[in-house]
Amino acid sequence: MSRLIYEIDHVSHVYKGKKRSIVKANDNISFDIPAGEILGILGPNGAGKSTLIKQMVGLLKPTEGQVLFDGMNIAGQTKRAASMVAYYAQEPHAIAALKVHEALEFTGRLRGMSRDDATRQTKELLEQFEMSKFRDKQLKQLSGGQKRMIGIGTVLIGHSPVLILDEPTNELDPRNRRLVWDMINMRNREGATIILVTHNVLEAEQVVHRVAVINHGKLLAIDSVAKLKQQVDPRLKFELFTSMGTRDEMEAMLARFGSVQVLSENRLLLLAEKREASELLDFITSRPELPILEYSIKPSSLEDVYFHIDNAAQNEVSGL
Ligand SMILES: Nc1ncnc2c1ncn2[C@@H]1O[C@H](COP(=O)(O)OP(=O)(O)OP(=O)(O)O)[C@@H](O)[C@H]1O
Repeated sequence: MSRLIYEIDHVSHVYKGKKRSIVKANDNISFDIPAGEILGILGPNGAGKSTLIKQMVGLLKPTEGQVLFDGMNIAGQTKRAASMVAYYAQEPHAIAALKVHEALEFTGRLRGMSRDDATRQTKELLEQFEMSKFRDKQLKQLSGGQKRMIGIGTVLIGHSPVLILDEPTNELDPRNRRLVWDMINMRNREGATIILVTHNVLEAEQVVHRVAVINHGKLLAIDSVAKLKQQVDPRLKFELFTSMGTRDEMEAMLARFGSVQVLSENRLLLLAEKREASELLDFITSRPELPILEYSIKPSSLEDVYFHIDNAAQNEVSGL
């Protein structure tokens, strides 16, 4: 088994607010992260993801439990962790007044790079991001997405062995999102362990090795995407496009094969048991007069997994 970079050991966190109000942001969370893994942390807004990440980088001390980083409690290891972990917070305000090249070069220098190496890698990163023309602008003069790209640059500079990214692709256009995911993959191939919080579930699916699903501060599941998908509804999902105005007619015809959901005026989803598949395909293909324009079998996605696990947890809470 490969070395464990993180051991999250029964971690809870309680925020204390005004008038003695408390929020239990994390509740008894335990899991390990081996070296070389890309772990995605998913969960709705307010689930406790950022709180967990802050505990993992030593910015927040757990109210209960401990976070072991490379075998040692991170509480006494913040310097060592800082030298190995590059962290991209959701809103990195601290560097807003710096010029773009300064933000990157200073971060590289703080990670122990020589001046020449930091300057060279800054130039390379700006070229890769097609942002060389912003080199001398202050970060606060950039757009939200441009700022985020430079923030990601500050994580990449210096080749840290552990990268932690909180919603790295928020606000990014599709091209930059692709660039960021490619960079994450590349760094992982070079050996980096990567932990990322994201709401871009469909994109994350292409990149992560394992996923941790968190809600209401609890760890609901942690496993590979393939294993988590096995938990989802095992029925086949047929998506059918019908000609306009024939939805009701088709809905009635398909109902004998399984459960039909209306997605839009001319789009239906049929959930059918696997044993019904060949009869259903026969039905669709042998009758060209049917008002079906197109059909496909949709695989389960990480998004389905996410909703499945989250719904199960909600039902448990409400006693269903
Ligand atoms: N400093 C704080 N003081 C009090 N409560 C807080 C504080 N920070 C977060 N919380 C609360 O803790 C809970 C978890 O918040 P957290 O930021 O960890 O969620 P998240 O999963 O990262 O959410 P999002 O996806 O919206 O960023 C929420 O109920 C939030 O309101």
